[in-house]
Amino acid sequence: MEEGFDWVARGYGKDNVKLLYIRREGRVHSIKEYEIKTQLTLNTDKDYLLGDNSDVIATDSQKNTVYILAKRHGVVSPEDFALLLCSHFLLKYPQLTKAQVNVEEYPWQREVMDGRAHNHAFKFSPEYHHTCSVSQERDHEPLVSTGLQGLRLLKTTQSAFVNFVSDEFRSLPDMKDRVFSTEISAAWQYNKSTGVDFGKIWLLVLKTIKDKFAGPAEMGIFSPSVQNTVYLVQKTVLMEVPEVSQIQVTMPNKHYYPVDLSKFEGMENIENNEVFLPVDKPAGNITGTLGRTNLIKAKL
Ligand SMILES: O=c1[nH]c(=O)c2[nH]c(=O)[nH]c2[nH]1
Repeated sequence: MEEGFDWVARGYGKDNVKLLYIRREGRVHSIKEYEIKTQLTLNTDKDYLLGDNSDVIATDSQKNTVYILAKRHGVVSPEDFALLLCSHFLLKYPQLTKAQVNVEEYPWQREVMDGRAHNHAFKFSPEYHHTCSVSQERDHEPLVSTGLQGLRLLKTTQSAFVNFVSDEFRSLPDMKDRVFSTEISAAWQYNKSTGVDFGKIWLLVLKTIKDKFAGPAEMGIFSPSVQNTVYLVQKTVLMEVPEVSQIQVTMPNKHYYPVDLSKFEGMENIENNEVFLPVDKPAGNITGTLGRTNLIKAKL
């Protein structure tokens, strides 16, 4: 490096590599559609400094690698495929110090016709999606993190927010029974990369979020604040999944305020718990990242 300068970060790769993988087991087919980002770091910076490309694995070759490895090894989960790509790049090219692969899975679900799972038709279900990032430095274990994004939920009761700071800035009344709506995202890190059923854990996190937000079908589950619901989700995941070292959960509070109808004739003394105004912006933003101390014993 020339005097007076130092790299803060450096890397190059291909963005938005699109892949559809079809697994054909007789008449039953399964699909995975991914958008993949590769990012490699070389042990020299002569490409940047001198324009010397002799160690450069072209971003076009990185893209081809995605398709060739999909064909050779198949595609099971975003995490397994990203791990495969990282270890392939590091083994094949000694001039690399680091490989990073991000995968975004498209939310296809098997179609159901007359109550029966269809053999080869799928529907796009953009309620939420699965993302992951694997980063591996040479001679180090890969670091795997997974995300769940875009899960929009709403409940009409079993949510309150009371007893918060009362001063000259407060206008919000205590709300003992309010609408709770959010678009949840979660991101968690794994403490290992082998022997992990990433797909099963992703579904377990999804179920935990739904359990702690909605609760049982008849009674629901009471939420005294968004903060408390965030924590309940995080704590449950850490207790049930020993392979997860930390989890971030973000729950924007998408407000629905009762419309004030008291100025209208005949409405003055009528409680209004039916007519609400959805307020897009601003939204509360409630988030936290929970890790574990060594004292916590996982259940599994
Ligand atoms: O659950 C909530 N937490 C807050 O911190 C907050 N702030 C607010 O205005 N409404 C809410 N609701």
